[in-house]
Amino acid sequence: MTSSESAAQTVGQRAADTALLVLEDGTVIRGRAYGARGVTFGEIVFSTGMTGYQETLTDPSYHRQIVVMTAPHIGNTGVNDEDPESLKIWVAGFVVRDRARRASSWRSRRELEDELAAQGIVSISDVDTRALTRRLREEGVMRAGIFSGDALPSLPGTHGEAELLAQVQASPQMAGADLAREVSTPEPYVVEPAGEFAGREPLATVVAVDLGIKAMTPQRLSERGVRVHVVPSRSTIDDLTALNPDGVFFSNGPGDPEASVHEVALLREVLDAGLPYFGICFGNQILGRALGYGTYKLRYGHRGLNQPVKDVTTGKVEITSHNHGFAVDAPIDGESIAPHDGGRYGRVIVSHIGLNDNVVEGLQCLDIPAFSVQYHPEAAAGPHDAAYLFDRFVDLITDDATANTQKDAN
Ligand SMILES: NC(=O)CC[C@H](N)C(=O)O
Repeated sequence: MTSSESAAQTVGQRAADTALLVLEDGTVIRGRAYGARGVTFGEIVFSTGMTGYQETLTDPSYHRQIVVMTAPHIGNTGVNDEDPESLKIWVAGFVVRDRARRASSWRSRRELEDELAAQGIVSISDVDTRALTRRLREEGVMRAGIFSGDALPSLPGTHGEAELLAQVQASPQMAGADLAREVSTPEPYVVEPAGEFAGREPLATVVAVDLGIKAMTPQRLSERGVRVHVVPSRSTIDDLTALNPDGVFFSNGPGDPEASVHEVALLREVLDAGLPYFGICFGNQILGRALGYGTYKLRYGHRGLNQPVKDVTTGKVEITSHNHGFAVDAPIDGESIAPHDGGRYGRVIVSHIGLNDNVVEGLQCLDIPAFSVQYHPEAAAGPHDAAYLFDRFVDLITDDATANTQKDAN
């Protein structure tokens, strides 16, 4: 090979390796193709978690979102078989600063880049993720597209970019998206008591409605002696009561809670049946809506592992794991009467408040056995400060429900 041939090849390889990240506001960022080549669209959001990229990638709540990691070096510990939160990667695309050149961990089975490619996740590296995050923080999250390989524009320069921007601007919005059904399990399954409770009679039975459930959630209940029936999001109240549950749980999940008409109606039937209820994240927003409060879209949301939250019932501050772009609109000072149907569900307090921005992070009903949090006590990834919430739920479904609601309220 002559030196000019090898130079041409290097240039060709470099060109073939280009990826473009195009934001809805017209920003175009050039980086290197990472993972699969092609095109993807989604709402671009940032996560500040310094660890846990595998849990992030496999969290079904990220369905239709392109995730930017603010941690600058991604892939260092490769991909293992223990940390996934579901059976596949759900993010629509992945944006990183530096990709690890080689994974190093005793648990690693594969390189992250190979995994992204194998699962068809179009991604981009060598992006100034600090500048990008600042832009999203100021302007708010927006639609974006990642383009590489054959999806790069046929025309050079700004003409080509305009073509890509038009595609981004034609892609679906997150506001109004009803997505739980796209990620929910098609069939019910059971998670039996585990750990010290393995093989024993369950202390209680919970039906968990899967709106995009993370694997760690039923596990946190099963390790407390609970049998968990995980059921599809489209289940009816009869499907739930047929399992004779002591309590009902609604999981985290993707999309806009305002579009979750079926889930809100189902939860009202659960509350009307007097079944104790616990919800996480999407499950908090569904409770908020079932009680008659509104939900709204945050400018850039909360995604990361070190968000301070105050439990107003104990005064304690917890450091918690978050992933939400919407929030419940309920009064944060003192009790209010749940607005739905003339106050039929009684009094409610906002039990948890985000200390960065006073966003509602938890709801506690005072007259019915129902509570929920907007953040992630299952902590995968993240700190375990909020694990007590699973104990509260198990107490609620194993003791006298009314006594417990009163106890939590005091
Ligand atoms: N993790 C979740 O359950 C997210 C809930 C909802 N999709 C939001 O973005 O706010």
